[in-house]
Amino acid sequence: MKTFLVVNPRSANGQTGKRWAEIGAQVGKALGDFGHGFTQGGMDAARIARQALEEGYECIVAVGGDGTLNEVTNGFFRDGKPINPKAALGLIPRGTGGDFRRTFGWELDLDSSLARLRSEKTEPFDVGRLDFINNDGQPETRYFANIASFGVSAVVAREVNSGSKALGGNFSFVWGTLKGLVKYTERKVRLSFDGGPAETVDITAVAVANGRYFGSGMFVAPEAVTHDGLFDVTIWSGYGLSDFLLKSKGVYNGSHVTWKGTRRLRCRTLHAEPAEGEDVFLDVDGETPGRLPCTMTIVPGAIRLKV
Ligand SMILES: Nc1ncnc2c1ncn2[C@@H]1O[C@H](COP(=O)(O)OP(=O)(O)OP(=O)(O)O)[C@@H](O)[C@H]1O
Repeated sequence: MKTFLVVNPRSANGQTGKRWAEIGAQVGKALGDFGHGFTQGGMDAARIARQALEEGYECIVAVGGDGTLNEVTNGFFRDGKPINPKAALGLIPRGTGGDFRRTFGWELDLDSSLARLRSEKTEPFDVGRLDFINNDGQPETRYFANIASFGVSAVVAREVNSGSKALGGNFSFVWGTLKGLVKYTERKVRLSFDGGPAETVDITAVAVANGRYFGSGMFVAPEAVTHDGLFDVTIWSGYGLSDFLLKSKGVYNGSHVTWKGTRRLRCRTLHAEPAEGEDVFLDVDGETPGRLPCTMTIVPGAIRLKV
């Protein structure tokens, strides 16, 4: 398989760029010839991945964090269609958050990533399609690999992305969550699943999950599977700062699913809009590109994942 690496030199707090000579040499030893490109800013990874696919590369590897993986996933599509449905997506995880890799139990070490890339093994991978209102107020379509959510999670993501991740993913997310919960007030949204009637729900957050983790290790959708053609939706209602301070363990070990304020369901599409005119922001694989109203649609087995 002709392999191309899309490298975010700023991921892992800039360590990926600083250590590239060493990383690139090890990749070459393991895979032989490969192409690569460095990202320079927002959505550059999507552009580079798209171009590599159109040039005939068959395996595109994101070298970076969940944000880079999200952008590379977007690069697999042009005008709503996969560029090459047989092409494979790989990951060399280099991020601070690292939520995508947790679903698969992948470690951060380069050797195990290279073993995955060397092997022929792939599996079908569902992708989420999100139609939403972007930060410029315009309708936009974006794909997601892991989890899209709205409510307090997006306020937290804004806190984390505007602050420093230098203290480590986990600490910056815990700090961001505390700050986010102080700022956030419960939102009323109208939700409709698989085209059914809309229901009005008070939400702390709604996570629409392909993978299982967000927020640097929060086990929000413990039973999500990335090749079942379904979203696992987790709706959190009525939670506040005191819940996070007193019971956050349950959010990290998955036992929150038994709590009174947690509801779960599966669907193929979800439509969400604010019920009261307030902004409800989106978190899409850790990035914050816009707000509701939105429609999320699963694209079953859209690409193949190197596992
Ligand atoms: N050369 C660059 N300079 C500055 N920012 C960049 C550059 N290339 C990509 N980016 C930005 O980096 C972000 C993605 O970072 P990425 O997810 O790879 O790493 P991370 O933040 O360390 O990890 P995680 O998302 O897992 O916490 C995107 O917002 C993208 O716009």
